[in-house]
Amino acid sequence: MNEAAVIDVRGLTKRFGDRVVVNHFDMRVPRGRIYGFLGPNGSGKTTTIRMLCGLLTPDEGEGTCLGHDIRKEALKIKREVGYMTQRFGLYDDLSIEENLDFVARVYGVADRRRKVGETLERLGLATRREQLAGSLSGGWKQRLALAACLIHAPQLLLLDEPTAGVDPAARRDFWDQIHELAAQGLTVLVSTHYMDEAERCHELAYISYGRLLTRGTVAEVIAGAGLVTWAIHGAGLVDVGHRLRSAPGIRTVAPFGATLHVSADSEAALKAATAPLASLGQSLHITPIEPSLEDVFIALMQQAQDNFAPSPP
Ligand SMILES: Nc1ncnc2c1ncn2[C@@H]1O[C@H](COP(=O)(O)OP(=O)(O)OP(=O)(O)O)[C@@H](O)[C@H]1O
Repeated sequence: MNEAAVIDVRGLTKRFGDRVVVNHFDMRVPRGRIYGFLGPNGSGKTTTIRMLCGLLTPDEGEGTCLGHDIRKEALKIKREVGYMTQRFGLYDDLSIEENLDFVARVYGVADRRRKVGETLERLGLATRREQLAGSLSGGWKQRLALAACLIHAPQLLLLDEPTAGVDPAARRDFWDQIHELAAQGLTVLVSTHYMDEAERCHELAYISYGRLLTRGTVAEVIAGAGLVTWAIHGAGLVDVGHRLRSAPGIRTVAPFGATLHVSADSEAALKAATAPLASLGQSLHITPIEPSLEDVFIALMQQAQDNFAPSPP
């Protein structure tokens, strides 16, 4: 028997005017999982997150978040969820400690002072407790925002691009922290545009134009895409890239440092597309490689239908 899911929603749909922004989306996230939510800008990730925590009512669809009905029990959901928005939502004129104290008051946290002190220690903020939030660097602001999300001991964290603009060391600390929290039973849904972060999730969902394109572990997502990828090394790769982009059957072409990744649905398509390169007279080395998550997502994105485009007659 399956353990009850922390997020269990079916058919979520949201329209703004005549635009379908989230289109019959299903999601099931078990407790203690880190679930990555990916997709191009404007694909409906934030809108979905807002429906999950009761901030927006879906036009269609149903389900539960932490066992509460997303349509009828928004207040209960909000009390048990930590939601970190893209803007962090901090008060610049308050210190780190005052920000946490304020959030703890809003949630009516019992034994507030002790809880604020513990959270400052846990997130490594204690030595800076008196510093104004407005004077913190991006990485420290993010750490404070995470602390503010955790102060009322939520069961679920909804993190909307939490590491945008944060340096790699701070991002690594952040992800270590997220894994520790998940190991303690917290469930995390995190939207990101960073592939290295996607690889740190237990499971991923990729949406485009509000529609789910793929989901699964990193290995499942890569295998499920059925891409065959070659790495091409050599001179004149910009020209090679131009030629391959217009070749039939080629799904993606992307430079990675001194190599070019070329992906297609089959080896035959790659062979056919690369055969004419011999006439360039350049020495090119071709090595079959495992497609990266980025190769797969770019291929998916290009395949996705734009549901905002007019329907064919
Ligand atoms: N309140 C609203 N009214 C009208 N349109 C909206 C509203 N909120 C979002 N949208 C539109 O819905 C679409 C999806 O937006 P959403 O913010 O959910 O995407 P996203 O995947 O989170 O994007 P990003 O990666 O850029 O944060 C966008 O085209 C956006 O302009």
